[in-house]
Amino acid sequence: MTGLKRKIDERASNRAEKTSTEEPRPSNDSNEYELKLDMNNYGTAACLRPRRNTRPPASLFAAGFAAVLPTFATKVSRQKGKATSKAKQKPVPKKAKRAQETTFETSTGRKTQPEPGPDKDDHVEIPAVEENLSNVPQDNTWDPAVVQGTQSGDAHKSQPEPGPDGASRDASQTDVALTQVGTTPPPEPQVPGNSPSSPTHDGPQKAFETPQKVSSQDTQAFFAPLTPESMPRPVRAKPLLPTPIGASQIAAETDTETTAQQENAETDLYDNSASSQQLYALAEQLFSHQKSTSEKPEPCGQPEVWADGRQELCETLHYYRAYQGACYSTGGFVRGFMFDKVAHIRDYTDGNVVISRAGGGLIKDKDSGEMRSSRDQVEDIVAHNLRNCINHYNPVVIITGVDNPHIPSKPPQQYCVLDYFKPTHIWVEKSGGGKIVRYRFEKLNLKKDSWWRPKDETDAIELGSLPPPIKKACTSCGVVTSQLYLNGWMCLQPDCLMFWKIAGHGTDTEPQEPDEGSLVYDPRFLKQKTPWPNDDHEYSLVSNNAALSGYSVIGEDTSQAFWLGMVCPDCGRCIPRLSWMGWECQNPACGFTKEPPHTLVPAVTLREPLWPLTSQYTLSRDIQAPLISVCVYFANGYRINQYTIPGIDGFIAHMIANKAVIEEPGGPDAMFEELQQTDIGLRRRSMPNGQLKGPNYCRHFTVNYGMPYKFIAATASQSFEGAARPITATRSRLNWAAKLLLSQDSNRSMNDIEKQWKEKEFNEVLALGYFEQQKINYHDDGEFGLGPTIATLSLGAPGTMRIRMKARHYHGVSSAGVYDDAPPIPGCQQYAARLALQSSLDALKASDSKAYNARRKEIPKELKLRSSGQAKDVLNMQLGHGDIVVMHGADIQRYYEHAVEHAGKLRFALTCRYIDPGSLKEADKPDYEVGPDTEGYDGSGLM
Ligand SMILES: O=C(O)CCC(=O)C(=O)O
Repeated sequence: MTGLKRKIDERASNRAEKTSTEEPRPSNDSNEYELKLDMNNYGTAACLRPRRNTRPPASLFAAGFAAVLPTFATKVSRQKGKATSKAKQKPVPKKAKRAQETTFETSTGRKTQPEPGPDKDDHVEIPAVEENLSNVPQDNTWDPAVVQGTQSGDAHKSQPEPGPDGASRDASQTDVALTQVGTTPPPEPQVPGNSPSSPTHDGPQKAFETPQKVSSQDTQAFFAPLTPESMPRPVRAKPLLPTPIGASQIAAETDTETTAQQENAETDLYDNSASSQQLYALAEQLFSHQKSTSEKPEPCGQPEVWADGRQELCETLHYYRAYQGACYSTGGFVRGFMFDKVAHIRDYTDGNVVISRAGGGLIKDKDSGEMRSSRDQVEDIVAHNLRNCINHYNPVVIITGVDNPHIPSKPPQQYCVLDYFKPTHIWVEKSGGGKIVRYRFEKLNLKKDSWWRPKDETDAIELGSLPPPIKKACTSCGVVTSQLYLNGWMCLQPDCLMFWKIAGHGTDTEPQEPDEGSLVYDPRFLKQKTPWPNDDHEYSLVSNNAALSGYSVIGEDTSQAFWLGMVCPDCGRCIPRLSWMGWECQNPACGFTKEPPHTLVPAVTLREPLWPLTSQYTLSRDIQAPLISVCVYFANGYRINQYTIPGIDGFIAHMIANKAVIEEPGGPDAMFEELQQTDIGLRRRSMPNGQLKGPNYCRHFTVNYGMPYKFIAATASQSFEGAARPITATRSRLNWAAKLLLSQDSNRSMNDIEKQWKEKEFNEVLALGYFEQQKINYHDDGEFGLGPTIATLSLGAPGTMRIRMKARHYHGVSSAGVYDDAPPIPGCQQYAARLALQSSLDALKASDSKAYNARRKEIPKELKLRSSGQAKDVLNMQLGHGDIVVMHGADIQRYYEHAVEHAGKLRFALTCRYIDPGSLKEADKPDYEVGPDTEGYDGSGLM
């Protein structure tokens, strides 16, 4: 070994400033997560077969694109013409169609499809959740544990309702009493860019629908003060009539009543007249399908897109990436809603209309069992984003969960996509004493059948077939509002004195809040039609994540879109990408697989133009906190940054490779390319999933060789015998690297270390494969039975390894508020105070367990310790291609945790450990022998 040893035992001045906002994955010492790998499908996939790079010159790109566009336009329209996709039970084979295309067999006999080319019409940018304006954490967007829907956010004051013709309104300007404007045409969507202006009075928060044009004649009516004389008659809930009547009948009747309606709509509503009864009867008819799940009829069709779990849904669909909550918003727009079990009693869904409550804040009423709001809701970021959709004519996609009580038929799958809907109204109501925000949606394309309509039934009332809803201006706030309920008109401005009150009829009755149980939707409100310029347009419900350009673009098939899910073209299920090789539909009744061809990422493309690689020792780009000391030395082509952490017995070493190391025959360059040309069995493994429905897969691909890693099912590990060369070569290289570092650290000779090491040399290699944007979150490698030394070889795109103290050691207190009695180490909160009480606490533990437990509850208060938040990173190591990280010492894993992410299209990390065979459960023991490292790498090629 050539060893220029230059010890710089100095405290670095650089402070690790980058603070992660990531939610931690639980560390192993909290026993909160256990990783399991389903490797049953191993060994069946074909190799990632490199494709000749046939990328044409840039100038040809445009021409090529244009040339293929017509082809793909045809293809898409064919796909879209498909009325329904097949559900779980019966996938319709598309063999005939696929046979016309160039189907070919992989070496393992699995069918793959040729890649579609660019489809400009159908192109949808994968939205970065980071764009989300709401309460979604900024850099955790793809982590199921972290990503949240934008169900609730900061209260967002909405834009106020404009006055008529843009004029401001003042309640004192006129004395005209309550005037209904029920003959106003259906609400006109706002012209994009023409946002509502504000009334001048201190007024009402706008809480209702799209701005409407109101004639100046009507204007006068807005400002009437409420007088007893002007109040309508008292409200009585009307019983629903048993005999439903047809929509056409009521439409015809009410058409002739238009003038009378203008005069005095209340007369019709409160008289026991034929039209009033008919409206109630229609309402009853509309609500006859709002039954509980078990009674629901079969739907008339099948969803085009469906999923069995939340992660497969969110990883596949560009319009729904909310792992929690009902709403997915990005870039200031709502893209999708999911309505499932938690629903409000006045929610409503039929074939064309959905009315829902904004998410969050519901609790179950003890007496009625109904979901009621626990707090006042105000218009939040979701409502704001929904208004943007209205203003820009952006439809949103609605998805139903199987437990949605209001869907009129039985959804055939856990999550089924309904269709694109226009948000039409946003308003505030009262429920259970609190305010709730409500939305109304209309289906965009009425020409398309609604698969969720009950079988053998037609829609009771067509959209727009009834007269428009009655509209009135509030005499108190002046805002024009539609009548929602047959019970009577109410002002829906949450700040108005008259909010949610039905005006009494006669002189002596005060306006009063309605009895919630008696509220009956006005069919004219429910079934109104809101015209949009893009009505009947057909937007795709299928995301095109898995569409290659048709050229051999380096890194295209390992880009983010390629590890997201795809919609199965045979059965419509969202398929997560679980295998490194491609997609396999999880529907047991569907055999669809797709293996996109891989364009080799040549190792030379990893060279960084602004960081030239030389045969000199590479410069360092690591950053450590002042707490951490570094010792630098140089050996065998590596710069070795060895970090020591105070209070920790052990070290972390970063071996930074130079050109000679990387290009060594059989070395990192060769390994990187070989790993792309060999199927080593990488798969995403499932983790405990908390509250997610369906499995929760980690965000990288992994496979284990040698001794089974405790956190992986025994069957998942493979023998070194017959393993791909990079696996066994890594084991040998890392055995050498660990010995080199131990010899340097202990000032003992390599020979000396060799004898000791051989007994417990690395007997396991865990290979991790990362596509673009994949990463491993904070975790430790401190499981029971692991040796104290862990080494990782990094290949491919540059990574960043971040090290931080675990929260429970940093704060010294568990999430339950109990003091953690592990000895404190420098850098933790209240280090000196905690150190001072350690010996008395230890003594108490030994003498009086009751007093000891009581003391552990006291200490956090005494020392003002809090359990929230994470420690800052203390070390950031920039892992280049060919670099090695060695962590030595059990304390590092006990007190610290690490996370790695990378900036590129493809990275591998091969980690070696010693796993004590005696620590394995009988069921986890391998049925093959884990032999010794016979390759004997000794770094001599780099002397
Ligand atoms: O370098 C990497 O990607 C991290 C590997 C790792 O942390 C592990 O295998 O535990």
